[in-house]
Amino acid sequence: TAEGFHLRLLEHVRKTVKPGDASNMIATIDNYCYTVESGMNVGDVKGKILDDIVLETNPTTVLELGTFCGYSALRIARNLPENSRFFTVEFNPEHAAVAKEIIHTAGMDDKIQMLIGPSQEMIPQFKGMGVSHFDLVFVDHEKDLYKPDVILLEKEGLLKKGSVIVADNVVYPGSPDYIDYVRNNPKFKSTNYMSELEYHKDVVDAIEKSIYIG
Ligand SMILES: O=c1[nH]cnc2c(O)cc(-c3ccc(F)cc3)cc12
Ligand SMILES: [Mg+2]
Repeated sequence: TAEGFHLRLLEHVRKTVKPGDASNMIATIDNYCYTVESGMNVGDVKGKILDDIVLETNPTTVLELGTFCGYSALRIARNLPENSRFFTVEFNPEHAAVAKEIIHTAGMDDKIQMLIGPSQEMIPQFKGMGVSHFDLVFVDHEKDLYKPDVILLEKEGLLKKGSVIVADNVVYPGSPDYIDYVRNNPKFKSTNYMSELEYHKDVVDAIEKSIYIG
């Protein structure tokens, strides 16, 4: 069952990866998910879309909502400029513990700051941590929190003209209230990138990119 996936993945990683190599860690996780059991990482196909958006945005301050095992945190951190700040928020302490070890083994500790707690409680703390705004936000946590968390980010003044919101799973499992909100909001310019559910070629999913125009 999916229950315990993170622990089985960590055991596999401990036995197989080359320490200090983020790309090898990413490839190892994808291989496990294709050959042993799939986990809810964004995966290699949607991951490439995320990579391209990060590279085109060239963000210096980034937020990820939903760390899980740290896979997308590594994909994002791998493409950030030197002087950037990257925060990832995870509410499940067991998942966070696995992500911490995976990020450490990949040698990316100094690029990624993980916060453990509910996103609705963590978001209001960023101004106090010296964050003026986020250039890019990757939303990949609980689908019912997509809309309230983006609303909270704007309320907290953490979005600036040009800030990019990248949302995973807008088709499967889907976040219909978020899609309806962001596509009908004149403050956002949205683009849909049709793709497939991670590790499942036969299932449609998509990534939505929404640029905040304020
Ligand atoms: O809960 C999720 N959070 C973030 N990303 C997810 C994601 O990419 C996939 C899934 C998921 C995958 C297969 C399935 F049969 C049911 C749900 C869940 C999440
Ligand atoms: Mg996802």
